[in-house]
Amino acid sequence: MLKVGVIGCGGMGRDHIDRLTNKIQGVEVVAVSDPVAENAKLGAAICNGKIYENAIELIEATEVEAIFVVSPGFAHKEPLLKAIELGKRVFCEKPLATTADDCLEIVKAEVASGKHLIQTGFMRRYDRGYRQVKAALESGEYGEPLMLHCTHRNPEVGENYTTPMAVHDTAIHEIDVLHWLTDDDYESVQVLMPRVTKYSHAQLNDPQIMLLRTKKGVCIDVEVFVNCKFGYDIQCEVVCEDGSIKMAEPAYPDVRKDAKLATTIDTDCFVRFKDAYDVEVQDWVDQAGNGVIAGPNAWDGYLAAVTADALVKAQETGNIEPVVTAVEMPEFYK
Ligand SMILES: NC(=O)C1=CN([C@@H]2O[C@H](COP(=O)(O)OP(=O)(O)OC[C@H]3O[C@@H](n4cnc5c(N)ncnc54)[C@H](O)[C@@H]3O)[C@@H](O)[C@H]2O)C=CC1
Ligand SMILES: O=C1[C@@H](O)[C@H](O)[C@@H](O)[C@H](O)[C@H]1O
Repeated sequence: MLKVGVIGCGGMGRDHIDRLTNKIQGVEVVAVSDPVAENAKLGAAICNGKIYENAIELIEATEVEAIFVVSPGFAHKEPLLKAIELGKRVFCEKPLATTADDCLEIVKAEVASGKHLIQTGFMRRYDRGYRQVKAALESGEYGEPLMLHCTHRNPEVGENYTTPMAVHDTAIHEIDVLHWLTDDDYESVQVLMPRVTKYSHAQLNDPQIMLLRTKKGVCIDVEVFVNCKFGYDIQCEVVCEDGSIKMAEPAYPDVRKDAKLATTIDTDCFVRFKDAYDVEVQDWVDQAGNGVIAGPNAWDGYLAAVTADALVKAQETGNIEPVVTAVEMPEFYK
């Protein structure tokens, strides 16, 4: 049994504690930590774990063998560096950290430790729909990808959600999954700002259209619309030389009533990606004994952050901005 400590017991933290406690095999949550005592209590109640007031104390606790970091992105770096120092395996929710510089510091610390310790929570790589699209692309039957049309729509966000968060918090998923899907790297990005919805607020330009160009010349458009009102709607179509592959929608029955034909659209990521989170976390646990990170690693977290920083710059300038890493991918990750 892998003994895990969870840092951050908010919405996603409690979702993961429940998953680790009630669904995933070979793991138990023995400790939790959250600066908001009420959240720590709610988290501990799910798993019967010990509450630590401080995240660092939790990481240092001898009974804690591995760590889940589910605090807000700005608070990820410190626990990650401590876990690396102590050689403890980590599952870190996205983003790895909020700036490329911080991510690089984490990458360098992991490389220096000589151990593969960190998985970044880009769960879409484990989603059945994206995996089907990747398998179709890899079959070669459709030729090379040329264009991708994607949407990332949330029903609504709070007043604390700002324009850059459309990148760091939301499009960060597309940034990771689309480069994995196309097996390509980003060259440049641009952001178009359409008319703002009446449901937005002063700190948020919503919707946004993010354009990414890969090194092989694939052009990607991602509509990020976080107050779309009608549901949680994730779409991805890859247009190739010999055909087009559109990701399957989650399957719900078609219902006929009152002269109308309807189906269900999910309303949040916890439902839309439930299976992906389960598969992702089981994989992280299963690989623990092998000392391997089979999913997205710290380098993937860094690459995503570099691209995110370029997109945030593009939001401000309106220009096409280059995506440039400060270092080449270390041998350690090849
Ligand atoms: N993969 C995915 O689809 C999703 C990932 N996330 C990620 O999960 C993480 C947490 O997000 P949510 O649970 O939605 O946020 P939240 O705001 O609901 O919860 C965050 C929790 O962390 C606690 N916290 C704040 N500072 C802390 C610190 N320094 N150390 C420990 N805990 C601290 C807060 O008190 C709160 O209980 C973020 O990194 C977010 O991006 C969130 C939702 C979906
Ligand atoms: O990661 C997530 C949230 O943090 C983010 O706020 C949402 O926009 C994303 O759809 C969700 O997957």
